[in-house]
Amino acid sequence: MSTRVAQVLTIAGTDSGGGAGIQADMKTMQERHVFSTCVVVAVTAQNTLGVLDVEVMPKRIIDKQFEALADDFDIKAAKTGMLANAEVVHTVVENYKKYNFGPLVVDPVMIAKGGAKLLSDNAIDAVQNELIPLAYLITPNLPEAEKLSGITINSIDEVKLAAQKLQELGAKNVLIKGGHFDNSSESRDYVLFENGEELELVGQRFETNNTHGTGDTISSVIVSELAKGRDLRKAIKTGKQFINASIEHGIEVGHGHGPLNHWAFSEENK
Ligand SMILES: Nc1ncnc2c1ncn2[C@@H]1O[C@H](COP(=O)(O)OP(=O)(O)OP(=O)(O)O)[C@@H](O)[C@H]1O
Ligand SMILES: Cc1ncc(COP(=O)(O)O)c(N)n1
Repeated sequence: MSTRVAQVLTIAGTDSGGGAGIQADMKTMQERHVFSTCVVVAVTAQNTLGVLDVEVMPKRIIDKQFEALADDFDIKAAKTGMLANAEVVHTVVENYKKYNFGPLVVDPVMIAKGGAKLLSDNAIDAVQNELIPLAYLITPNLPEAEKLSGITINSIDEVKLAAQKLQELGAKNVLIKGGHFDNSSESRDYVLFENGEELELVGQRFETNNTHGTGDTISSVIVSELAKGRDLRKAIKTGKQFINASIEHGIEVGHGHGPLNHWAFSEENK
C-alpha cells in the first residue's frame, strides 16, 4: 500500500560539506516527512571551514529543472536559498511565476558563516523588487534584514521597523532571525504577520560553533509544514523547536563551523 505525501521544493545552491544549502534543506524536509525535490542553481565546493569555489548553473539547466518538476510533481510549497547573482534571481522569478508551486519562502542567503559571498551585490535590487513581492514569508538574518530594508539594526524597535519595510516591499510575512545578536544569552527571532500580528520567539542561546546551516534548516522546516497545510504560526514554532534540538544535541563533524544534528528533533519527539 502506498501513501500520498506532500511534495516540496528547494531552489538553492549545494554544499558539498552537507551542512547547509540544498543538502541541509533536503535532510530537514526528510525529517519532517515531506517528499523533497530541488532546483540546483549553483554548486559550491564547501566544507565546515569555508567555501573553496562556486559554479553558477546556466539558465538553460535551471529552466529545465523547473520544467522537469512541473511536468511530474504536485509541489505544495517552495523555498529559495543561495541564488548567487541577479541573472539567477531573474530566472527563478520567471519560473516561479510560470508554474504553480504553492507559497514561497524566501531565505535571502547573502554571506556564509565562514564569510564567503553567496549573493553578488548587483542582485540586491532584483531580490528587493522581483523576488520579495512573491514571498509568502521572508526569513532574513540580521545583516540580510539590514541590507534589504536599508535600516541599521541595533535594537528590537529597529528589527520591527525593518520587518515593516520588508512588508512594504511586498513580503506577506516576515521572520527576522536573531542568531547574529551574539551579545546576548538568549536567541531572539521576531515575526511580523500579514495581519499585523507579532510574535517573538525567545529561547536559550547555545555557546557553540556548530551552527552551520541554521537559516536553511529553519526555513526548510517552515516550508515543509506549509506543504502539509499547517498554519504559518505553528510552522514557525515547529521550526524554532527543531533548530533548538539540532543545536542542543550537537554533533562533531569537520574542523570549522560544524553542521547541525538534523535528527535530534525527531529523536526527541518519537
Ligand atoms: N547559538 C544559537 N543558539 C540558539 N539558537 C540559535 C543560535 N544561532 C542561531 N540560532 C537560531 O537559529 C535560527 C537561524 O538564525 P541565524 O540568525 O543563525 O540564521 P542564518 O544566519 O540565516 O543562518 P545560516 O546562514 O547559518 O544558514 C534562528 O532561529 C536563531 O535564533
Ligand atoms: C550553498 C549554501 N547555502 C547557504 C549557506 C549558508 O549557510 P551558513 O551561513 O551557515 O554558512 C551556505 N553556506 N551554502
